[in-house]
Amino acid sequence: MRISVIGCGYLGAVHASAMAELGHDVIGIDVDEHKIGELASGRPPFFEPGLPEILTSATASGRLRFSTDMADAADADVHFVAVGTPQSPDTNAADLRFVDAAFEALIPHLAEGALVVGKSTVPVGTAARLAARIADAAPHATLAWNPEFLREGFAVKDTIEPDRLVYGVGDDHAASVLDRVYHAAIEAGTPRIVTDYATAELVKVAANAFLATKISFINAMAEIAEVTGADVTQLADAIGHDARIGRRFLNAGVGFGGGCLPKDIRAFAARAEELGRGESVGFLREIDAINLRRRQRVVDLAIEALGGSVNERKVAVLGVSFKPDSDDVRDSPALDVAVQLKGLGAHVVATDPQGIENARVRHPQLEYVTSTEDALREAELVVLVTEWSEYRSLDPVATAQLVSSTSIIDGRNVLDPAAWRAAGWAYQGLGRP
Ligand SMILES: NC(=O)C1=CN([C@@H]2O[C@H](COP(=O)(O)OP(=O)(O)OC[C@H]3O[C@@H](n4cnc5c(N)ncnc54)[C@H](O)[C@@H]3O)[C@@H](O)[C@H]2O)C=CC1
Ligand SMILES: O=C(O)[C@H]1O[C@H](OP(=O)(O)OP(=O)(O)OC[C@H]2O[C@@H](n3ccc(=O)[nH]c3=O)[C@H](O)[C@@H]2O)[C@H](O)[C@@H](O)[C@@H]1O
Repeated sequence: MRISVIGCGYLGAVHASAMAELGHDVIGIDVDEHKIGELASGRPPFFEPGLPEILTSATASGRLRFSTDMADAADADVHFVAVGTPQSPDTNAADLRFVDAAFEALIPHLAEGALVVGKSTVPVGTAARLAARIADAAPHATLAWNPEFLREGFAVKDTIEPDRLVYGVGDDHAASVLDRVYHAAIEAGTPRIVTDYATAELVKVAANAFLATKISFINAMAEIAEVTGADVTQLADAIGHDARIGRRFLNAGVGFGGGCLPKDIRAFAARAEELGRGESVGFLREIDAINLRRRQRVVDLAIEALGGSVNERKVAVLGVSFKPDSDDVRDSPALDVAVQLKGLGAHVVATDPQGIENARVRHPQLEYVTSTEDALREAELVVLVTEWSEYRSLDPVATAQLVSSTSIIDGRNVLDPAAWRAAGWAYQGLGRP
């Protein structure tokens, strides 16, 4: 099929490349000329495992092209809209200006029978509003909403082998077109839920709200564990054996961040307020508050570990991206901790295998080094805040040779406390003795 993907960021660039990998003829459109230039040359503008390979093969085959000109999307049968929906600074609601601009730019180019498919995460009610706009301005086209559930770091696999497909549609035809787009996944038996617009929009924010709730739940248990001497990692293992609960997303630590969970729960709460049902998801504010308290807890532990003040003390911060295998620093707990420590006068040296460039743009005041060894050298405190595999596998004995004081805060509970203590370290996890 001929497909356009409008918005080529973390979601859209992967979606466009994966659709081409599946054999479709794809054009990616973005307003960012630099990004389009990079993508057209086969270079991903961000780090995502597996993306370089499929981007290179698809651009070389001619099945994947990129443009900043919406007119180049005019002959597509299906247009995916994957532009950003960031948090509005004042209200916490989703800022829909990019979605609206993309639709307005696309509408004049819609061919007879074209299907427009919303992928961006939007407040419930948006699709119905945009469907009405299309019915008015381009009645020969139709709208579907097909939320995306990919995780950064696994985005290629999640797109090619999704665990479910959700179609919010106004008619059966839209569903059959989407079945053709996703024929490989459908043939592989991927569950598919065909529903109305409002349910599809809500599925997306409900899924992220549930995941955020699961993380904040275990972090709340970590807070209780901290004052009782209990071990939250063992607690998670024990309750996780109950199949109704499950062990995944029960890793206590510095909490969730990124371009989605934090903004999506805030936008959901804001939308519920607009709908007069703020109390129904009022707990999401508590989920957010628990999450942000974890960042503060790491900062407080750092102050404690350094005897009451971090001022002018060298702190090695391991990790700036919001999770491993990603260079994304949007609302990163790791970067937030680094910035707070710097604000308190610490000499922060931050490192990350992929996130430094993005972090430097946002927080040029921090000192960044590319080598873990350089970050650790002469550090008076080590703070592990993003669990990249190279930090998880640090050898406590060798690491002790580099630092000036053997004190570590394991903000992701990924190190073996016994091994680190045996090597002479003052080890502090989050909610584990
Ligand atoms: N990043 C992720 O893992 C996932 C993101 N989502 C949702 O997907 C949407 C996009 O997220 P990201 O890709 O992370 O954001 P992003 O900020 O990385 O990418 C958005 C892209 O849209 C482009 N854009 C803005 N206005 C445009 C316009 N009028 N025409 C064409 N392009 C335009 C921007 O230049 C940018 O490249 C958001 O709603 C997000 O919540 C959903 C699932 C996963
Ligand atoms: O809407 C989105 O954009 C996406 O948001 C999340 O994906 P992502 O943000 O890429 O990453 P996650 O793996 O969900 O991790 C989010 C944050 O939670 C943290 N986390 C995760 C799991 C856990 O047990 N504990 C924990 O603190 C991670 O460190 C990270 O900061 C969802 O998992 C995706 O399904 C969804 O499509």
